Order: sequence, then C-alpha cells, then structure tokens
Amino acid sequence: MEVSTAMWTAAIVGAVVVYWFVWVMGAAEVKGKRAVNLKMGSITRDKVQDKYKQYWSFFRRPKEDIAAAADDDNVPAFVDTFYNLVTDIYEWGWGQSFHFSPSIPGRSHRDATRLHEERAADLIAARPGLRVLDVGCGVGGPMRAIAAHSGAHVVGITINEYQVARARTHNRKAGLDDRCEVICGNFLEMPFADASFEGAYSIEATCHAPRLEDVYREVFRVLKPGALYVSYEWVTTALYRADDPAHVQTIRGIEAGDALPGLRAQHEIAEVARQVGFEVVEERDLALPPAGPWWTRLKMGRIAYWRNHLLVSALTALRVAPKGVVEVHEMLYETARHLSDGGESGIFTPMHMILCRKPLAAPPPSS
Ligand SMILES: C=C(CC[C@@H](C)[C@H]1CC[C@H]2C3=CC[C@H]4[C@H](C)[C@@H](O)CC[C@]4(C)[C@H]3CC[C@]12C)C(C)C
Ligand SMILES: C[S@@+](CC[C@H](N)C(=O)[O-])C[C@H]1O[C@@H](n2cnc3c(N)ncnc32)[C@H](O)[C@@H]1O
Repeated sequence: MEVSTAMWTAAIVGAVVVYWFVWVMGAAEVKGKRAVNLKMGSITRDKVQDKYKQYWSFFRRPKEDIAAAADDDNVPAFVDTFYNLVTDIYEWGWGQSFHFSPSIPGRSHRDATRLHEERAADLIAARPGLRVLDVGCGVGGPMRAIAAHSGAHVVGITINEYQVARARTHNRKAGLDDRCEVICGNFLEMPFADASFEGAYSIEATCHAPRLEDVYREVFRVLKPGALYVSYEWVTTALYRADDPAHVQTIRGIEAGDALPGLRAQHEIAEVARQVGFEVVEERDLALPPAGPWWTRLKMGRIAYWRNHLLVSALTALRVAPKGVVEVHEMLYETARHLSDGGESGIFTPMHMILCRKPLAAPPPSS
C-alpha cells in the first residue's frame, strides 16, 4: 500500500472512531443530550470552575454546620447553582427524568422510569380536566409522561431557569406544550393561589428543602380540599446507624454530591405531613422487594466511566466544554458510588412513597 493511501485510510478510520466516540457513545441515553453540547446551565463559561468550588465548600459541610451557620436560607440559591452545573450532564448520561426507579426484569430503564412516573399519576388519580402540580420538575421527563398517561394538565415548578428553558423546549418537541406548563420559582414560597390545584406530586425533589414542613405546607396551601399529593422521598432507613462511620460516610457523600442540606429519617416523613394538616393515606418504600434494585443502573462500570471521563476531558481541552466540567463529572462519579453503597447496604432509599390527602374540612395546621 502506498504511504498516501495508508495515511488516508488512517485518517478516515480516525474520523469514524472520533465520530462514534463523541456523537454515538457520547449520547449515553438515546434521547439524551450529546456530550458536545455540554453547557453549564446559566453560568458563563469563565465562572464554571469558581461556581463549582463555591458549591462544594457549601454542601460538603454536615447538616449541623449548615444549620449552625444559619445558612438554611441560602440553600435554594446553591441548589440552583448545582442544577446549572449538572443539568446537561444528567441529560446526557441519564435522560430527561432525574430520578431512580425499581429495575424491572426484561424491561428497559426507560420503561421502568415511565412506569414509576405513571404510578405517581395513578396514585393521585390524575385525569383529564384536572390541574396537577409537579413540585421540583427538572427538565420535565415525569411531567410529560404523566400528562400523556393521565390526560391531566400539569404545571411544573423548578428553581433553575436553565431547566425551565430545557423543559419548555422538550414540551414543545413532544407536542405537549398545551398541557405542560413550566414556572421558575421556589417551592418554599410558590407563586400560586390557595386551593388552585386538584392534585400534586414530587419526585425526588423535596429532599432539597432544608425543612420538609416548609414545602409540604406550601403544597397543602395550593391544593383544593379533598385533593391528593404523592411524594417520592430520599431518606435514611431504619438500618442506618449514626454510630457506624461507614454509614455516616455514605450518607455524607450522598448529601454533598446531590445538594442536600441533610437527609431525613424514613419515620419522620409522615409526622411532617400530618403536622401541616395532611391525612396520610399510604406510606411505603417502593425500593423494597419484590421491586428490583434501583442502584444497578448506577453501576456504570469502569469502562463507561472512563469513556465519559475521557470525553469530557477531551472536550474541555478542545475548549468545547468549559473548564470545571471534569471536576463536576468526577464529583458525580463519586456520588454514584455513595448512592449505590447506600442502596446495596439498605441504609438509604430514594423512593419512600407517601400519599396524602388534604381533608375536605381542613383543621388549622399546627405551627
Ligand atoms: C434526585 C437526584 C438526582 C438523581 C440521579 C438522576 C443522579 C444522581 C447521580 C447522577 C449521576 C451520577 C454519575 C454520572 C456519571 C459519572 C456520568 O458519566 C453520566 C451521568 C451520571 C450517571 C449521573 C446521572 C444522574 C444521576 C444518576 C438528586 C440530585 C436529589
Ligand atoms: C433531582 S431533580 C428531580 C426533577 C424531577 N422531579 C424529575 O424526577 O425529573 C430535583 C428538582 O427539584 C428542584 N428544586 C430543588 N429545590 C427547589 C426549590 N427550592 N424550589 C423549586 N424547585 C426546587 C430542582 O430545580 C430540580 O428540578
């Protein structure tokens, strides 16, 4: 073979490999983002690394320190920063639904995710003609599944502007923008009138609230009497021992890498719901058998991790992705390790389900 032919062949093979690596493998989820489009939300390129450092020094502290420094009120702002940093990576590597679901033998992750979302819609009896609130809606994966499944009109709220833009784009593309609305706001002080919704749900979102009662009280306020609310909560289980250093390390790792001001214990959830005036209809850990393990999807393996790591490193070196993405990706990888340790050891669940009803004649909530 002539030298020039060999060089051309090598160049073509190289181009195909790069194309496959970045555009095909880079879109880890079929409908996810591509790695070449990784932005960092509304943060300008030159500020990404600084924002990451600020985020990390805020959330790596234990909850007692966040509370002692009277930093509770700053939590929503740092949660907003967190979602600027991770939203594109989540979409790229996970899809448009930012939550876990029990694995189902023989079914894809996408099916398992959709069924977990439809279960929430069924629990609150969402149906055509009802106006339902999605508390902490992300980029709207669950909202679209629930609107399509139930026929209800869904209004989502998220603290992060960038997610609002992404969710609206996805809603339009899915042809669901007439039934899916997205509002930017704080779920601790919602911009909605009293008794303006006929149902509500939150999927792995209220764990970001420094005090769960603040968000439950707001949900209670905006629901009509008789309406149902279901939440999938992140909690520590009865197996968690605060005197076991390995347990503490796992839970601290989950909190720091997921912008959580402090995980609550499973038994506290119903107490808080009742305290704000809800009637608790049902409570169940959806991760318990016969449910298949939710954490297996997280065990991406060294090869997949290195592929993604190499990709974000290369894109940063080429200045396609902003500086700081590699650090954020590294943090997520560590977080995934803590999450799967938490799942495997049984000390943590991301799907403690609580179904509540606002009583028809509401007694005054205790403060
Ligand atoms: C409910 C929340 C988020 C839950 C999950 C959607 C995310 C938690 C950890 C995330 C990930 C960890 C590892 C990443 C990996 C290193 C990267 O290459 C591709 C994306 C990940 C798989 C990423 C995807 C989303 C998570 C699973 C919290 C915040 C309350
Ligand atoms: C892990 S994501 C889950 C998103 C969505 N429920 C899903 O399953 O795809 C958590 C969501 O809660 C939102 N959130 C966190 N704190 C919030 C707050 N104080 N007000 C409004 N939204 C908030 C985040 O912006 C994000 O959209």
